[in-house]
Amino acid sequence: MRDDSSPSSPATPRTRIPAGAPADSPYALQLERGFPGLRFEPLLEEEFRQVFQAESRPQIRRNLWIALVIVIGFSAMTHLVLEPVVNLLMNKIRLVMFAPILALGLVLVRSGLYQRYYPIVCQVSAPIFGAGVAVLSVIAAGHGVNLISTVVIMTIFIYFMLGMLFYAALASASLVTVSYLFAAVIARLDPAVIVVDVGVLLSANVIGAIVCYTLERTNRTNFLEEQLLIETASRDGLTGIHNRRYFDDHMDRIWLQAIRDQLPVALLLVDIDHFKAYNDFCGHQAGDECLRRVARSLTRSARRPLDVTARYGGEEFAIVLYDAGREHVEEVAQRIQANIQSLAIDHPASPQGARLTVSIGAACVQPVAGRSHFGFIQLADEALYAAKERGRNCVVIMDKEYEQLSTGSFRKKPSDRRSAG
Ligand SMILES: Nc1nc2c(ncn2[C@@H]2O[C@H](COP(=O)(O)OP(=O)(O)OP(=O)(O)O)[C@@H](O)[C@H]2O)c(=O)[nH]1
Repeated sequence: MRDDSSPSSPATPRTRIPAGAPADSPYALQLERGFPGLRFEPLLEEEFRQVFQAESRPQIRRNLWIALVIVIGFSAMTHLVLEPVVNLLMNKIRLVMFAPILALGLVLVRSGLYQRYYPIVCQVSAPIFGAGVAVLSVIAAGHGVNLISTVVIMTIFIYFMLGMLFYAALASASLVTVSYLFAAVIARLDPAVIVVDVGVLLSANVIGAIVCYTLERTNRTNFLEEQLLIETASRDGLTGIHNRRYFDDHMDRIWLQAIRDQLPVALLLVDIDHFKAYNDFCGHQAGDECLRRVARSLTRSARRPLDVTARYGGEEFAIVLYDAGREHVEEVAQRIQANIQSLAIDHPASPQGARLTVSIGAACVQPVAGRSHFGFIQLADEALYAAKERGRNCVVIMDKEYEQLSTGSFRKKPSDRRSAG
């Protein structure tokens, strides 16, 4: 946990890290380190981009419709002010360049491919669309109509309306300015007009880039702070491992995932033996330290990517293992006991020996649709109760009993219990 007593923290509140936030949280570390280049460390960057993109989706969809209305509006306007032959040429460009890009954007933003492909498609198509706008503006300028405002609108659109991150927007909008310059020189527009127009576009780029950078910084800070708050709320204040709330949410998710993937899940409930006696003899502070050490040891015992260790309540811990058969559960349970033993915590008040021990009850099942995880948790609890009944410092694993288990008939059938320890 974060040490708020550090002398520099109250005087220099550079970041808004909540009290009690886990010090090892990647969000807290990134907030402390800062991100002047608008880039997080790789895993966080990936997460931020996904969240940002998902959150921008409704606005992007709305903005693409707005783009369509603007394109139609300007077509109507040029239809009124330009000769038909010039307008026909412009309409061809609109049809070939704008219509497919807008249609692609609108389809993509609605489809399941959005999350994966939108940034790439946008990065490629935004400058092409912008170049089209620049070419139209140059054609119109050749016929005495100044449409540089459309290129400015396009520049602003790229910075703020397409859900692009700063560097992508900067590159795309700069390409639009370069396209305009290129088209204007080829079309031999009046140099004075070119200079003024490019000046206008560069100003739009500077303003757009500054505001876009500031917005992205704010977005990134908000993201880190929100994730940190969520993480803080899901950690146990004493031990720093996941808390009961996180365990409940995780169990909901993993149960459904296991049904979909048709894979077994296991739950190990680990309870410290005679902890009341330990507390009474050694004091509550020593009890707290003991809980911390046991929690650290448990997280070291189950380290596969989807393994979750949580404080289930008091001196009881829960470990959820995904895709774990009985053999793996036995292996993890033995590792837990060996690791606890190697902690060598003195327990002078234990009726069983001089060292602290744990009892483990485990359930190992293949989740099926139509059955909730409550029975699964009950089975692990039954197994833990059986381990305590067997004299503690042992492991009881239940799996087949799941078939006969009826939720609510807790501890009614001790004869059904099978020991593995
Ligand atoms: N120090 C400390 N003690 C806690 C905490 N939470 C629960 N406890 C203590 O854990 C003890 C649990 O006692 P019991 O439920 O009787 O279990 P036990 O003594 O371990 O007995 P068995 O589980 O049957 O072996 C109680 O004395 C609680 O006060 C905590 O956060 N800190």
